Amino acid sequence: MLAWVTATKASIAVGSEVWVEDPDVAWIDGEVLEIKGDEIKIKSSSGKTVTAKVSMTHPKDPEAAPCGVDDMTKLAYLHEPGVLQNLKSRYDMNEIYTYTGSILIAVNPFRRLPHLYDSHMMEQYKGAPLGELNPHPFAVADSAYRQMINEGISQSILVSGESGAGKTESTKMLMRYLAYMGGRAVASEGRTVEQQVLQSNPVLEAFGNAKTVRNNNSSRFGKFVELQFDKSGKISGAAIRTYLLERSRVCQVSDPERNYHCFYMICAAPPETYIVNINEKKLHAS
Ligand SMILES: Nc1ncnc2c1ncn2[C@@H]1O[C@H](COP(=O)(O)OP(=O)(O)OP(=O)(O)O)[C@@H](O)[C@H]1O
Repeated sequence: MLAWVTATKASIAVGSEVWVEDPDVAWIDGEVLEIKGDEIKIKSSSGKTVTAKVSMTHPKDPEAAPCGVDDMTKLAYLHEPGVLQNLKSRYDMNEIYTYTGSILIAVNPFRRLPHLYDSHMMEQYKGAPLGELNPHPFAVADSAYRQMINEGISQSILVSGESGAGKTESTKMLMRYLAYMGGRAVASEGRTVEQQVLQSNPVLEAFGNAKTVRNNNSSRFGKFVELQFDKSGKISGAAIRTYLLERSRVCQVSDPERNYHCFYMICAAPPETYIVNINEKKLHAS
């Protein structure tokens, strides 16, 4: 950390381009006009003159590609404004995925992008080394699948981020790809394991997801999804463990948030639906 601060200060001089923290838009860029002690005067790209502490500024790469880079380890400066600028440049071109080495960063597009997830895309990522094609959750899933087959050891994919960032959607993409790779063409009886795994999502979401101020479909529980594969790489079983369900939501919901989806589904369902279901339950119980 200390070494990095020293390097940052050393690369800031009059005439160089810098990023300076801004309370409204997080970071603004500009050219250094003057440095006096630990104070720096900058002419921002919007024409404003700003004074800031040297410690609050970061050098800007004047040669950074305007369309960004697909792997942020290629950036000259891997600091917050550099990373955010790169993600923004890509997002403006509808590129929502970016690598940082083998980590995939997803920026929520808040709109459907079906062309990114169709079966043609899955076919393209099959066996392609990580980094060869555009950053994508399918590439991460493919890499995990290949390593499991080649090395014969279990693999994990960790999906993390703040509420509404897109973890649930990304996890569904990963599961869809793994089900595609490890799927069996014909079910031995009824539905295949991968069909059952994918079809469990709406059920889990009905009982564990609710509308919050940040996300209309917020998961109010943690989930550990385990897909088991046989020696030939086909899915042989699956287990989903859930934990830390926000139970207080059942009896206490603050406006404008809502209770779990299942309650609204029951109210919206036509009466014959739940009569049939209740009868089915009685049949199983007897
Ligand atoms: N890749 C995507 N394509 C299209 N829409 C997306 C994508 N990722 C997220 N979204 C949208 O953003 C919403 C929130 O995403 P998601 O539920 O995955 O967030 P989350 O990180 O799981 O949040 P929480 O922690 O609250 O459960 C989704 O319901 C969807 O509308």
